[in-house]
Amino acid sequence: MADPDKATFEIGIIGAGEMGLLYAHQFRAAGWQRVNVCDLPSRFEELRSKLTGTGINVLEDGYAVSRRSDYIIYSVEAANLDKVVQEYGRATKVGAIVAGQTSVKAPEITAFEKWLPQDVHVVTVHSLHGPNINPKGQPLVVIRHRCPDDAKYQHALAVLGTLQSNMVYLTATEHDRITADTQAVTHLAFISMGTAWMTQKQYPWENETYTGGLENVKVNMALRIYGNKWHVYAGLAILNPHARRQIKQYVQSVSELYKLMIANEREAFRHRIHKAKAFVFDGTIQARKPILLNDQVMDKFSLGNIPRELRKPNSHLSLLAMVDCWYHMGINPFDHLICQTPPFRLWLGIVEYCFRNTEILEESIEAALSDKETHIEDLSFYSATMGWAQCILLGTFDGYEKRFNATAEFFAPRLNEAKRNSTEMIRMITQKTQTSQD
Ligand SMILES: NC(=O)C1=CN([C@@H]2O[C@H](COP(=O)(O)OP(=O)(O)OC[C@H]3O[C@@H](n4cnc5c(N)ncnc54)[C@H](OP(=O)(O)O)[C@@H]3O)[C@@H](O)[C@H]2O)C=CC1
Ligand SMILES: O=C(O)C(=O)Cc1ccc(O)cc1
Repeated sequence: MADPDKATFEIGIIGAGEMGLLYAHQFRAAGWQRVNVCDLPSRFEELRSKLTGTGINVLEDGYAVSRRSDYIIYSVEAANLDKVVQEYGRATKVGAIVAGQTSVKAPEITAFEKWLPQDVHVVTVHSLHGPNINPKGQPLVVIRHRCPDDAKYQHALAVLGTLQSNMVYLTATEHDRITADTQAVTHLAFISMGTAWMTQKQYPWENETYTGGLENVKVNMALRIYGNKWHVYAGLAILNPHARRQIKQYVQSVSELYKLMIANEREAFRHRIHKAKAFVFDGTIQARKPILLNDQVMDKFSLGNIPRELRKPNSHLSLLAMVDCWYHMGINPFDHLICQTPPFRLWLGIVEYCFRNTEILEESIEAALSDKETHIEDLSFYSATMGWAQCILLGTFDGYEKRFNATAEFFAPRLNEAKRNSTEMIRMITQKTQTSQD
């Protein structure tokens, strides 16, 4: 089957935000001559001058892009997608292929089914990385939702292939089920840590408890998320129908473990942790290659300068609850590495690090049961998790934005540094661990 002609096949991108522009530049660099983009009509002139000389064709609006493009990718906020497809979908060129870049596929597929003409194909996508990362070698989910024509499907793959990502072929439901874990719950844990520090008016790099390699990963990744756009995280958590069950289980795990901690139910607590550990790690660790985070690498990325010797033990309630949650949901997180994002890889990496190392796990169980200061710290994490889960489960975008921005503001002076730190940490850790995993 012949690939489409790069001189005449037109690629369209509706939404020239960070991801839309990443794709537009990548496609142009790969030799596609006609890459049409638009943002809101009010941004036309600004976008045109910004993209002067890039070879990217800036059009007035989504009608103009839809009418002439052969593969159209909607790259707008998840909460806006339905409205945007309702507006421009009917202008889609006969026989074109349509995709969305949103991080959650159930509402996207519903919008496409509702608003696109029947003669239009749907081969949708999700790049599992942010806009500042080279797509080469990163996972790219491809969903052949409605594309009976093999030639059309090959056209879509030929375009996507130029991103040089690792294509992962899934259904929309499989995508949402896996990303409920790799994204929605992973982010819930990190944003709750951030909010817990914010409500205590405490910068973690000034506190002995958050000292040392494992803690550097928590701090940098939490701040990395707060340095990004709130709508990305709100959309994928609130709109993913599969996320609700797992979010409920995660907060239940946090809550039940916390109650056992403060009631000093030593045997019940220990038994629960070890049962979950046996399920997630001891049964599967041989079959699944471990991530094996490296102490030296993690230690490099501190935002503070408290010496390691002053480190205080931490219960790592967030990590203990994650394993408890996976156990109760019957999830093997290593299976989900096919849809890994950088935060998920590092999250699974620190959970594994804590659970595979008997000394660290014992230290955290002991801190959880016996240390009053740890109970005070964990009360903040517990409350933050409850608050975030309630906001997500109620589906309040407005509340999400306010909560997110309040914490982001508290960390504002260090967000850029944390972004640089976490990007470098991801680069080094991926380099060191990729060969053992993939
Ligand atoms: N950022 C990330 O790391 C990733 C994001 N995604 C997903 O990709 C999508 C885009 O994210 P991202 O690029 O980061 O977000 P941005 O906010 O940077 O981009 C979205 C763009 O869409 C524009 N837009 C909104 N409505 C319309 C419309 N009617 N016509 C044309 N353009 C419109 C927005 O304009 P305005 O700002 O003026 O409203 C904005 O420029 C989201 O669904 C996100 O979940 C997926 C993978 C990674
Ligand atoms: O690099 C990071 O921190 C990310 O996780 C970026 C990201 C955000 C949203 C997605 O749907 C996919 C990737």
